[in-house]
Amino acid sequence: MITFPNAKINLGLNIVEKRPDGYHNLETVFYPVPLEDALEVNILHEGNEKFRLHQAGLEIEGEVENNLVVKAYKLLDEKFNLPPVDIHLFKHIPSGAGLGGGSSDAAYMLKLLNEKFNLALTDETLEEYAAKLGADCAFFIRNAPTYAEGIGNVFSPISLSLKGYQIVLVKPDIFVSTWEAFAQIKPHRQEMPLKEIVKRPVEKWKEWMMNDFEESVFPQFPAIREIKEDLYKQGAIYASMTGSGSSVFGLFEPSAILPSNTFGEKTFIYRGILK
Ligand SMILES: C[C@](O)(CO)[C@H](O)COP(=O)(O)OP(=O)(O)OC[C@H]1O[C@@H](n2ccc(N)nc2=O)[C@H](O)[C@@H]1O
Ligand SMILES: Nc1ncnc2c1ncn2[C@@H]1O[C@H](COP(=O)(O)OP(=O)(O)OP(=O)(O)O)[C@@H](O)[C@H]1O
Repeated sequence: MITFPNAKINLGLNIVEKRPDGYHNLETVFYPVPLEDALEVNILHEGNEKFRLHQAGLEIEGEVENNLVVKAYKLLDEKFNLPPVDIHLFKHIPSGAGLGGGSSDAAYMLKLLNEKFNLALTDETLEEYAAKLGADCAFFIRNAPTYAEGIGNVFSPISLSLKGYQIVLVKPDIFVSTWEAFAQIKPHRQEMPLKEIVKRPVEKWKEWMMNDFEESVFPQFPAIREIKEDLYKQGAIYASMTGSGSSVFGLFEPSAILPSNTFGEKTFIYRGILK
């Protein structure tokens, strides 16, 4: 069985308060982006391991045991004693980029195992499992534009469609630690609630829709700020860093001619159309 975990961007990202457990409550809108990994799982008929992981495409640091698709398998295996599996993961989504790549792989692994082994788990149950794997994972279970609060796993519906808009995603060769980015943040409530901002035309978002991480990440990595400024210069109607970085996205009108520049070597660029 094969599935294609997609990335996400954050439309607005407001860190509102620090929680007693050390995490932060935030407000954001998650929006899926059709930049995808590939994940294939088959039953392992030989050897005596519970799983094998074959990985290709972009490099991921860390041990196999810490790969989020393995963590997702183990989470369900503990409860359902699953058959041994042979996992093939092709990474196309840059890791540690604010695009939720690892989180998406984990959520899609849960959905794939649920279907493959007829576990009959509901979306709500899958979201609970996903939240154990990372703050960003639960979104990918339903994978539809949604307003998120809490640590990023308390959802409420929004009527927002960017279907047909073009997106340019630029990930410079810079690693931003999510943990460090949160540690440097000063939680505060935005003047205008994000739920109100997203109701306005996209052309109006620039003055109101903020990613709070930019304030601390841009001074450390001016190159990330420059990418955002370049995207505006080249006609983006809205541009922002996503997640805790380092990726920056620009939204362009459906009819716009997208910029073709490379933003420097070792930079990952994706151009696509939102659904
Ligand atoms: C910044 C976002 O990308 C917005 O979508 C996400 O909240 C980050 O989600 P994520 O990468 O899945 O984060 P996790 O791997 O769960 O947590 C990494 C670290 O970020 C911090 N963290 C994460 C999420 C959150 N709501 N508050 C936090 O303080 C914690 O120190 C945590 O140890
Ligand atoms: N399958 C995987 N794909 C990508 N990263 C993985 C995976 N499994 C574990 N990781 C680890 O997770 C971290 C990155 O996870 P992920 O890609 O979700 O973060 P991100 O791109 O920063 O997105 P966000 O911060 O928005 O959640 C890296 O430290 C990486 O080593």
